[in-house]
Amino acid sequence: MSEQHPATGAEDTSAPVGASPDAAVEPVDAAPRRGMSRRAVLGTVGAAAGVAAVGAGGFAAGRATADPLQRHAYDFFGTHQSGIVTPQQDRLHFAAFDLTTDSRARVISLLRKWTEAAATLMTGSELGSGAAGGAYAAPPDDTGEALGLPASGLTITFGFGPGLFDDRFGLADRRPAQLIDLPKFSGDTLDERYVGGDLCIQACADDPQVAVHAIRNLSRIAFGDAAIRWTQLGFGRTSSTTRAQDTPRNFMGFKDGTANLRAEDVDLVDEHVWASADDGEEWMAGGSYLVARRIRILAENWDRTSLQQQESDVGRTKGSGAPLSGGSEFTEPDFTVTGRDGEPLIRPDSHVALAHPSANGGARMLRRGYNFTDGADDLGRLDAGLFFLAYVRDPATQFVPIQNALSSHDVMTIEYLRTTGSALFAIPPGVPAGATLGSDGGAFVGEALFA
Ligand SMILES: C=CC1=C(C)c2cc3[nH]c(cc4nc(cc5[nH]c(cc1n2)c(C)c5CCC(=O)O)C(CCC(=O)O)=C4C)c(C)c3C=C
Ligand SMILES: [Fe+2]
Repeated sequence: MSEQHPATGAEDTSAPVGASPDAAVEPVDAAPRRGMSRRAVLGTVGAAAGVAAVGAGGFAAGRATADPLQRHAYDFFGTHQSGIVTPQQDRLHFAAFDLTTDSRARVISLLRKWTEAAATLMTGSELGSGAAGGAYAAPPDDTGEALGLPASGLTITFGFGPGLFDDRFGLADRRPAQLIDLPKFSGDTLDERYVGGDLCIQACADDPQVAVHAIRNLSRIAFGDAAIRWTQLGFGRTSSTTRAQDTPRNFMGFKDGTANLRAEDVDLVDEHVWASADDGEEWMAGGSYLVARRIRILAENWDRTSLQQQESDVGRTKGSGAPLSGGSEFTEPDFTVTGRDGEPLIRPDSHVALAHPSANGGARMLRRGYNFTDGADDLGRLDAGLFFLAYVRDPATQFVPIQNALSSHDVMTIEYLRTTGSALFAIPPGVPAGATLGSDGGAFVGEALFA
């Protein structure tokens, strides 16, 4: 049963472990640990500085980043996986994997090991016997670069790509209709190095080393069964997923995420984000679909564009993020307001006008993207932009039409953006609280798919 958080009204579906709403600011020794705390191992923290556990479903919204020591830990367990409505962390390491095994049993075994490891990592504990505590003659169970670091709000979210449903694993008839093959959109300049994947892992944290450590160790566990196909690092969030968080800025310098769906919008999140058994595949109930698009921003061109043109292309002011129709950041845009010349103050071909629910049959999405920068191209231009991540209940109706409109009419998209990567994943529901984990028959993410 889910509960409502008394302060935010957010649905607490992830069964916080002994946590009060203040848990993230007043650390409690709450989470039943799997493995040894990485900080306790070094003797750097005493009992008073144990890891605070907070539910990932928006619980203790916004407080997750308030703890300068980043000791907060989200609960792995819940109706939904963590890392979706969890207050968005500042850092990302995302990885898409190819399955290299043809064995269904090996896939199940991998998901069991991944699930157990993720639950351990999210508490800020070392894997197995740790980085320096195992047999001297064997490689350590944990690679060690997070030793001494706290949980740092780590969330780990697993996804299944179309390849899991090909003819290798006997799952073809369980593929959800919502897991479509994304079409090629007008203007896409996809680089095969950033496309697709049979599985994915989104690791978010407030410390990049913790997010990278998670992906590295999970990929190490997958050795022989799955191999990394592509990855993306994100250095700063471009959305907020709770009302308590400030709106961050994207690489174009604009506030991004103002009109995003948030954890507190429980009814809207139910309607637009969480899959239901009525959607066709019962095993997906409580899950979602993740659209991942690596979008390069042609910064050199954008930076030579006047402020007036930039604002007009976006449909909002650069300073406050208010819609050009007036008001302040969170004022609803009014597309009917015209200027002295009789033209709409928010241009119909601006980004906001084209992406707004009123232009898309009411479609909404929960955006969870990150700024990225990956060096430079042959011409000395930054390969930087926005790694667009969005969670939706049905990509065909909530993403494809909006992307088509942006690709065809959005001046900002056409002039300044180049999409170089693209993938879609089914995100199974969470592992229920109280489930027993372990490589020997334990519960695992996506278990109902294999039942
Ligand atoms: C297909 C969906 C979208 C893609 C791809 C996308 C890329 C993209 N967006 C920005 C910057 C901003 N987007 C803003 C709002 C906004 N964008 C989308 C969808 C996509 N964006 C939606 C649904 C919305 C909300 C529209 C609304 O309801 O008003 C904004 C305004 C602030 C905000 O509400 O977040 C900015 C700025 C970039 C830079 C980008 C790709 C690089
Ligand atoms: Fe946008």
